[in-house]
Amino acid sequence: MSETIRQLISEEDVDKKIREIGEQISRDYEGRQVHLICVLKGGVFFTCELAKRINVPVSLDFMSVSSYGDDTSSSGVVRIVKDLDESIEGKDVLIVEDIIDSGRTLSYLIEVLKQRNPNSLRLCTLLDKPERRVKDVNVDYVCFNIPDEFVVGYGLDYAQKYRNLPYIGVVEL
Ligand SMILES: O=P(O)(O)OC[C@H]1O[C@H](OP(=O)(O)OP(=O)(O)O)[C@H](O)[C@@H]1O
Ligand code: HPA
Ligand SMILES: [Mg+2]
Repeated sequence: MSETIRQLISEEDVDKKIREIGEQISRDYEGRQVHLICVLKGGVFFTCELAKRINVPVSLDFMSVSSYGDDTSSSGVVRIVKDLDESIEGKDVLIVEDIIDSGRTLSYLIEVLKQRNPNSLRLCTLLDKPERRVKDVNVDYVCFNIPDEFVVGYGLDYAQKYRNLPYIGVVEL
C-alpha cells in the first residue's frame, strides 16, 4: 500500500519555533540544570534539536512508552517498553515528546514519574492535537497546535516510516 505526504509545517518553520522554545526554556531554567526525558521513539528528533538550543546545563535520559504499535489510532493500553537509566529524584525534569494526541501516553507517564519525586516536572511537546484529547494533560511548552489529522515527520511515524522527514506532513491514504 502506498500513501502520499502533504506538507503541513515546513522545515524552516519547525527550526525557527524550536529555537524560540529553547530560548524560553533557557530563561525559565536559568541557574539550574534541566534533565530532559526523551520519549522514544517519536521524541528523539525533537529532543536532539531542542537540547542544542538550551543554554543551561542539560542532562538526558530516555524512556519508551508505547500505545500505538503500527496503527493510526491508540490501543488505549499504555506500557513501558524501556524505563529510565537514572533516578530523577530531586531533578528538574522536562519530558520531551513529539505529539500529545489522546493524552493517554503522557497522562500515564506523568503519573509514573511524579511518584519518583522529581524537584519539578514539566512537559514540552512539538505538536499538540487538542481536539482529540481523551485524558487531560497539562502541557507547559507547545511548538504547534495542529488539526485532527494523522501527521508524520520529525520523529512521527506511520507504520514506522517517515520519522526522518525534516518537516511535518499529513498522511493521505
Ligand atoms: O496522546 P496519545 O494518543 O497517547 O499519543 C501520543 C503518543 O503516541 C505516539 O507514540 P507511539 O506509542 O506510537 O510510539 P513511538 O513514539 O515509538 O512511535 C507519540 O510518539 C506519542 O508518544
Ligand atoms: O498524528 C500522529 N502521527 C503519528 N503518530 C501519532 N501518535 C499519535 N498521534 C500521531
Ligand atoms: Mg508513533
